[in-house]
Amino acid sequence: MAAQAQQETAVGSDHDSVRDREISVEQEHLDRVYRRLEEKIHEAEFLMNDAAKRGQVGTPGALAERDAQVFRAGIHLNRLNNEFEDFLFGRIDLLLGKDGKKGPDGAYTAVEPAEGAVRDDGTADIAETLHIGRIGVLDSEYAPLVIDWRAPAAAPFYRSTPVDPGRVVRRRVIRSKGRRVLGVEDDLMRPELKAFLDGGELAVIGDGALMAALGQARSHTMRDIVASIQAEQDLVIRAPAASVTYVEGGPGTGKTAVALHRAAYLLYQDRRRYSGGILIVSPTPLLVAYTEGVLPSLGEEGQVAIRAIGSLVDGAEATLYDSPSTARAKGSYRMLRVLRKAARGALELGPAGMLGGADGSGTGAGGGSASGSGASGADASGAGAGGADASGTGTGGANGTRSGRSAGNGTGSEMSGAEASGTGVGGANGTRSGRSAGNGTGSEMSGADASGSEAGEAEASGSGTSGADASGTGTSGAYGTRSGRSGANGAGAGNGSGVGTAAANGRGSGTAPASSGSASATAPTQLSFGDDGDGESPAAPAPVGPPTRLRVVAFGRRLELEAAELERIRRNALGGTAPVNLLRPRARKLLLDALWAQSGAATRHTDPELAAELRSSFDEDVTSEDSFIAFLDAWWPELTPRAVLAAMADERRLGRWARRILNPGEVRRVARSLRRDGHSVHDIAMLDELQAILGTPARPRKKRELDPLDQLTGLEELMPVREESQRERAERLAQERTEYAHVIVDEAQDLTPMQWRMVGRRGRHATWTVVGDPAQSSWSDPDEAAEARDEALGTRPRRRFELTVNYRNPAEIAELAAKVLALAMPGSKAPSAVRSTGVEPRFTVVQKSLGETVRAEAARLLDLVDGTVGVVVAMQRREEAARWLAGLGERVVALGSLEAKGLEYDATVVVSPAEIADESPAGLRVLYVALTRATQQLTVVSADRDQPDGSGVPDLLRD
Ligand SMILES: Nc1ncnc2c1ncn2[C@@H]1O[C@H](COP(=O)(O)OP(=O)(O)OP(=O)(O)O)[C@@H](O)[C@H]1O
Repeated sequence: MAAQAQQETAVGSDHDSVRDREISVEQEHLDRVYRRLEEKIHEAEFLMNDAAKRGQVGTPGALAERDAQVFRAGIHLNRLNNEFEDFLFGRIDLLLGKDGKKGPDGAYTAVEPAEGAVRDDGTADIAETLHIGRIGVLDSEYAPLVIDWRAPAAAPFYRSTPVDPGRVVRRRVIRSKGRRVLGVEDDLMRPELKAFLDGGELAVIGDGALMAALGQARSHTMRDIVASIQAEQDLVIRAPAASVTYVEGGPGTGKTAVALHRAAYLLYQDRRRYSGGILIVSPTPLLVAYTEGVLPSLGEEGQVAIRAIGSLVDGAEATLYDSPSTARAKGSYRMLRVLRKAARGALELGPAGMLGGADGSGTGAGGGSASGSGASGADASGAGAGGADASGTGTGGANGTRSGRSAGNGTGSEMSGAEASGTGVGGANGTRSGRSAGNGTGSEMSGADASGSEAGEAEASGSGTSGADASGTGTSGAYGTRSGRSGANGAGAGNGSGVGTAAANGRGSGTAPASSGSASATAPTQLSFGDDGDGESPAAPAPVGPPTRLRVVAFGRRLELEAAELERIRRNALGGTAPVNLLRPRARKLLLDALWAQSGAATRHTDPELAAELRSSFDEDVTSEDSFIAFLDAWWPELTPRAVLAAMADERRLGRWARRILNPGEVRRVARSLRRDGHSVHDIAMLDELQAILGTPARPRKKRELDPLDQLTGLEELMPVREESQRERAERLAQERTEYAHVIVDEAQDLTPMQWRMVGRRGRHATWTVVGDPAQSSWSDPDEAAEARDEALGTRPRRRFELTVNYRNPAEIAELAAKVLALAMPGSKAPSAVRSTGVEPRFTVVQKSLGETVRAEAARLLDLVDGTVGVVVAMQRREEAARWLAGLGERVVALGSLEAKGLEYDATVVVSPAEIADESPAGLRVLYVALTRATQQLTVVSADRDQPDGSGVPDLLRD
């Protein structure tokens, strides 16, 4: 480790006056830096004004130049203003180097001292002094006033140790606020030397910056460690970005801090290369919130996205937890095979909306509206030049589609499945209501009505040039068809089946106002952690099949494909592993082939050219038929990941798809968990996998709309809007970004195989930094996860690093945690704590009630520390624990054991170690995490199951 040579004494006659003198030396330097910064700000402002003037010229060339200048100057100004707070924090005093070469930052590049830099009598002169800050500043002669912390010349500030000091004699951390220097802390790297600076002996002040930083009270946000990065950490931060940088280290060794500083370093090193974005994957939203201020404090924003593993899929957010056994099934590789089967199997269930959720869309020149609601699924769409209405409600599934020129209505309401569609130039109505399945279609040039209502099955269709009515009612089956040139009525009613035909005359037309589609859905209640385990599942939604018959009229003939033929075509189209949604054109082609074969037209021409022409007009004829379009939509719907996931909520169905992959208990638990309202982190990885399995069909590109701002020339008009649109564009690009140039995975030990696949897709061409600690893994099968990690990282070579020093926990707490480590991962080495506080962990047992005891302990710690207190409980207790602490203020928080990952507090209360350890197969490792969160004080509260001894020490923490 970077052992600090902490010189506790000040060299000089009076300790305070030496300190004051050293502070005033640094103040003088800071004043010079500020004067220079002010000059730079004026320059930046001048650039902005100049750019504004050029903008008024209005030629395209001047506009482009102005935009570039405004952009550059804006960034510059913004950075300067931002960096004004505490941006100068370090200084190194160096011996003369081996050669006299200078780098681009104006500093000498030699790492080792020149021969003779140290005289035989052990004295030496300081040949170079460098100040280190958050950005680099040169004076007007291009000499370095401040070196950027990421520049090569700053490396000795972090790398130098008493064992390997290089040229550094003294390393100083400067504390300042705004323009005022508050203090200095020195570490002497060559304590054996008597060094002179400008003729005077080098002064050494304070205990060293590291200790000062570690002793500070914690808030709810992480601080950067830029002033006290240690040598072994610096090696990781500055490791070349090739391939994979792999970092392991115990709790508190600075893995998260190092990962964040590395992101800033990489951007500094090669901004162009990382314009592709850096993604930092964090285990929880709490850790994202805790860490997200660090990069801006290092002067980096915009190009780095910090996202929780449950927020990687746009439009979805993990809000629920799975029980450990459900998580194990969902996160393992086995789930991949289940999802592949589900994606193909879901096609057979009919339109996507039937599978769960609700979809509604309405389009039309005149108007269209659509609504769908259902416990398990509803789909409704309306399209029309005039107006179209479609609504579907159902427990199982309901579908209503309408398309027409002037007006149309389609409704379906069903216990298990109903379909209603109407198409017409004039107007068409299709209504269906029934107990198990029904179809109602109306297709008309001017008006058609079709309705069927049935306990068993009903079908009604009406078609005519002018108007047609068809209705069928019956207990088990009824059939009513109407077709005619003008108008027709047909009804069939009966117990078994009824068929009626008629023909009549009529005419209809309609117009409707424009409106857009809407959809709403209600879903079952949410279950919390552990509740998705055993017990009765809520009623499973009944499956609804896709259409089982295709009927079209082409070349004057009625053609029909029956269920068996359709099934054969589907199987044929699904062959191979191509994404399901991309196979629709292939399925469509196979349908047309089958219809073409049935039409007998193939034999009409022997001339290949004429035959091809005939075939293409046949295809055109069929594919322009509304009934064909509607059929294809229902028979090969575009599947969404959410729809397939919702389909898996049906236990019977999931059982089919997971046969011989998941056991019945797992099927029950997974299906049950998927019926909750919301997603877990594991569901998010499943959604992402499904997106890859299903694919996204190519959509016709939207025409770029003309931007009226392109025509403007005056900067006054342009600036605010321009800036806004630039930012918007950057945000949009960041949102649309699905792949990154560098991916950093924090707490990598926790990623499940399915999560590794999800993260892997975001860094297929990236370089990687992976930081983690196997001893803190909450995933039950670390070997399987390691395999998945290796697959995600591919064959890229790994550079491995180990961090060995615990900067968070005092030795007293680290020692206690090491006992659990020995149980959780026998043989693994705990990191060594860098400091000790002399305060032993406190043990207590439940007094009146668990809640009251914990509350009293938390209140006690709040009195003892200035910063935060964390109360860590088993996951199933976290809501209860929040109630125990009500009213104690913002400095204290209740956390489930899994939520505590990566966080830290001044003091912690760990509640019932046995309960935490018993909660999952990885429980001991989770307990190890819980015990290593405190920077100052730890209290352990034991309940009965902890079997505390006479001093309150629980069984798990005894020697
Ligand atoms: N060089 C340093 N100077 C000052 N503070 C440091 C240094 N290194 C680490 N720390 C502090 O130590 C604490 C632990 O760091 P961090 O959270 O990055 O560790 P970690 O290895 O990610 O821990 P865990 O595995 O438990 O999540 C933080 O408060 C961090 O600021």
